Order: sequence, then C-alpha cells, then structure tokens
Amino acid sequence: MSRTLVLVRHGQSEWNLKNLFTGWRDVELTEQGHAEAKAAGQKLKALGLKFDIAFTSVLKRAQVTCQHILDAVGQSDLETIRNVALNERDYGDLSGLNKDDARAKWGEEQVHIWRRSYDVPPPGGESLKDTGARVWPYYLHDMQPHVLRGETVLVAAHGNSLRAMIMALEGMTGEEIVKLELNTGIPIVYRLNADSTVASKEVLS
Ligand SMILES: O=C(O)[C@H](O)COP(=O)(O)O
Repeated sequence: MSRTLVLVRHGQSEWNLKNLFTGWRDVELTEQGHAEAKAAGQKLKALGLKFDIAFTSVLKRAQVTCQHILDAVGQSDLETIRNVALNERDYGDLSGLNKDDARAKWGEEQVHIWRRSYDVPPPGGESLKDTGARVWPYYLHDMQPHVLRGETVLVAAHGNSLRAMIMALEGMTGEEIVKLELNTGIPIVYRLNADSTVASKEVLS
C-alpha cells in the first residue's frame, strides 16, 4: 500500500522575486522557479515515485509547477484536477503591495501577524484559518480517499494553502503553524497510515 501524499509549493514566481504580496493574482514563474519545479520532479523521480492523480490550484504558477514535475517523472498526461480550493490565501487589499513597503507603513509586527498568524486576516483577505476552511474539506472529500485507497497523490499548490493542509494533517496548533515556512519547489513526502494519520514525513530539500 503506497498511501503517499506529496505536497509541493510552486517554484519562485515573478512576484516572489519582486517581494510583492501575491495571493490570488495569477503571476508567472521566474526562470529560477521553472528550474526549481523541474528539480522537484527529478527528486521525486529519484525516489521512484509514480503518481495516480495530481491536484493543483487554478493559478498558473502552481499548474506549471505540477506539469514540470509530471514531465520529469514521465507522466506528462496524468489526470490533473484543478480546483480553486487549493488557491493561495487571498491577501485582499495587500495584493500587489511590496512587503517591505507594507512593513514601513504598518510596522514589522502588524505585517508579521497578517502573514503568519492563524486567525487574523489581512484587510479584505483570508486568515490562514479561513484558507483552511476551504482547503481541508476539499482534501478530506476529494484527495484523502485516493490516498487511503493506496494511491500516490501529487499536490502542487501554494505556501499558505499547503500550510493550512499541513496544520490539519499533522494536528498542529495555531501557535505551532506560525513557525512553519515552506520553501518554493521543495517536495514534502507523507506516507499515511490506514487510519489517515501520518506515518512518516520526508522533506526533499
Ligand atoms: O501570496 C504571497 O505573497 C506568497 O506566495 C506567500 O506569501 P507569504 O510568505 O507572505 O505568506
């Protein structure tokens, strides 16, 4: 029984590079981002993983990352489900602003609270809790059944949609999740037990 779940944050995007709040804005990968996504695929290939299904968001930086990985493992045509539930946390009024400019305007602490706290939303946007309220039901209903059937599932998504998923998967508290940072293009390989709990976790950095 494989029961394997692979989570990957998209490669570096144009707005990661420019240090802009991105959220639901649909921006391209940078050259480095494409390379990170291809390297993620090579790492998964080296593990000998073959996927049964892939999931991604409706944003192209995650979709392109997903495709690079599938190309690298020789599964370019694998069934891939795109769903808005996996989108990045909506950054609301901060979207498009420079993160350093925001710190200068509202202060380091306030910006950190908006970026990393569990339940404080940025103005007009989603908190991590709000993001989890759409990601986790989608995981339980659409992805987990595949994993529990013994399949190997790829999820290419975003920093905060994946942080919300990881929080629930690992049973982390609101305080613990504040410290979790996900790097771009680094696969996290979970093996699950039959009761859906985490048996092992490997970060392919
Ligand atoms: O949406 C964004 O700006 C980033 O992809 C994630 O941002 P964060 O590091 O501020 O959570």
